[in-house]
Amino acid sequence: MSDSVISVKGLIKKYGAISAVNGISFSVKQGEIYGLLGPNGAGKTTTLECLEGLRRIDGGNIIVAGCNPQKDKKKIRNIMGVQLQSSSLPDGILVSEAMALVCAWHETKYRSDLLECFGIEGMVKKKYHQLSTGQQRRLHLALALVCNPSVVVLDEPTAGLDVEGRAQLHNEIRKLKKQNVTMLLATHDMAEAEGLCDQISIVIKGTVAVTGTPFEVTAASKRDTRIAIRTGRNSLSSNCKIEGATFFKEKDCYSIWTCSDSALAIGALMQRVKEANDFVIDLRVERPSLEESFLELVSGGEMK
Ligand SMILES: Nc1ncnc2c1ncn2[C@@H]1O[C@H](COP(=O)(O)OP(=O)(O)OP(=O)(O)O)[C@@H](O)[C@H]1O
Repeated sequence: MSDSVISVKGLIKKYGAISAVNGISFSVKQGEIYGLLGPNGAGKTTTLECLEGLRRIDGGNIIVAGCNPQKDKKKIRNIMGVQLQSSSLPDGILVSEAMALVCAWHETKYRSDLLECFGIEGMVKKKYHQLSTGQQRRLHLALALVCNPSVVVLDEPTAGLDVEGRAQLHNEIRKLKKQNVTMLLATHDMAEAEGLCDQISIVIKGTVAVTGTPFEVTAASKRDTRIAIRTGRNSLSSNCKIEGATFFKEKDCYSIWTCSDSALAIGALMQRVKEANDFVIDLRVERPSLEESFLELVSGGEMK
């Protein structure tokens, strides 16, 4: 039996002649955070909307916690929390009214505990448009949790937030993970995906281009690992022949080398430093970032 809480197989969604999603498949285990990354128009939001049961699908199948969101709409409503987009609430609605509305929809008591949990209990008499972007995002996350969902869907949860607001929301997402909540998030923020997600898929033109842990995706990049070394006597120069490392450039007192096996390259570089009676001031290993891997894919480059 599959241990996936979310299973998407061969999902197809068209808008007239436009193929927004063209055979996407992925699965998410309980308590995992799964990230969908991709350029504008790749099909991320459409995929989330199909999962939420808001869009009729044209092919494939979706199962969330044993339910088919296309058919079991009432059941899915109590399993899945959806962090709505900022534009989804009317400007003039009070925070208390928004909470009451969502609680009524879920046929549950008013959840002031969630407003407290997200630090917006003092804002119940404020209108939605009077909240800051960060407060709006926290309200949306609180509303998504009204039904104590086992699955939460987040569409660009931290877009437009400042550094502190982003860090706060990331902490809330991590707390949900500790409670074993399964999360699917669409994001443009590579650092967010790298820091939060257990697994990611990069979606391009409605299909999954690459999938894996953020580490696996960056490891598949064509760009080699770089080793930057600063030594006391500058014994490492472009003339040095080092086994397993290729000289790349000098930058800011560092000699930078590329390699595919960092352990081998570092060993050989250290040996050379020792032979030259030199000493190391600093050594940094720079793996390709998720952003570099993403740009490589989006610009049409193949991964390894
Ligand atoms: N309601 C709609 N009617 C027609 N076409 C749509 C509709 N919604 C989305 N599309 C089209 O479907 C494709 C996928 O859009 P979608 O919003 O799913 O992408 P996305 O990856 O979420 O993009 P973004 O990162 O910009 O939010 C795009 O070509 C878009 O123009």
